[in-house]
Amino acid sequence: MTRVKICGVRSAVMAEQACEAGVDAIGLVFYEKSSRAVTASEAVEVVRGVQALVTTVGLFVDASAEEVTQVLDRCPVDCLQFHGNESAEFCLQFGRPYIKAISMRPQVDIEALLTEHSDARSVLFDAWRPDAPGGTGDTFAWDRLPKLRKPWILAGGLTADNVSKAIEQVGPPAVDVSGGVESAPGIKDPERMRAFVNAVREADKRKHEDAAV
Ligand SMILES: O=C(O)c1ccccc1NCC(=O)[C@H](O)[C@H](O)COP(=O)(O)O
Repeated sequence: MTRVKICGVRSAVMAEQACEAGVDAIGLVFYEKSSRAVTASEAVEVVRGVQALVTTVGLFVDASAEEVTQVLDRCPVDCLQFHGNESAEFCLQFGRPYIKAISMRPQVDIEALLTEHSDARSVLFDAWRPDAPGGTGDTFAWDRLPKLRKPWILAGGLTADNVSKAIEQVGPPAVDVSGGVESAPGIKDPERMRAFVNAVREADKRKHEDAAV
């Protein structure tokens, strides 16, 4: 079953709606330049809306260790996601499982990043844009994805309309979406979240049925 993470959840109500839609994880963006940014105290409120067994992920972009620690002191999320140029040593110092985002820039050395971040719990492949580190709504060419043994996450421009194709073509263990389930920048839409999760579940079902034939 493809796991679903919805990133950029900004309120307890959005978190409840995401959980009702059936997500496996929600992401909290601790990057002040984002329209989805939350402070540590807002994040505490968001997490109150999260159902038990749904993973909370705190996302940072080249933050200092002090900034990450201050957030964790207030809001102890289950997992960290690093979306900048953080080294493995930096990511590991917080003693939490972490996801390393790899932006699919033209000349990216995926192998080198995978080797450096071999202790990451998962890697997330995202579209690249020179002016924004993530959450752009852009897709990238999925045939650039490496074959991986460890669980990985597909992100970048996913929507209820294209996620089935992604599951069919590249079979990601997990998918991550942000803009594709919003009605306006930073506003998650309950209908779009439900439609996205349903599209993932339907694609999984079709895959399972096809495998059984
Ligand atoms: O969401 C943001 O605003 C953001 C800002 C800076 C770095 C990362 C950010 N989001 C990270 C995510 O995991 C997004 O879900 C991922 O980039 C996909 O976003 P989208 O293409 O909008 O679905």
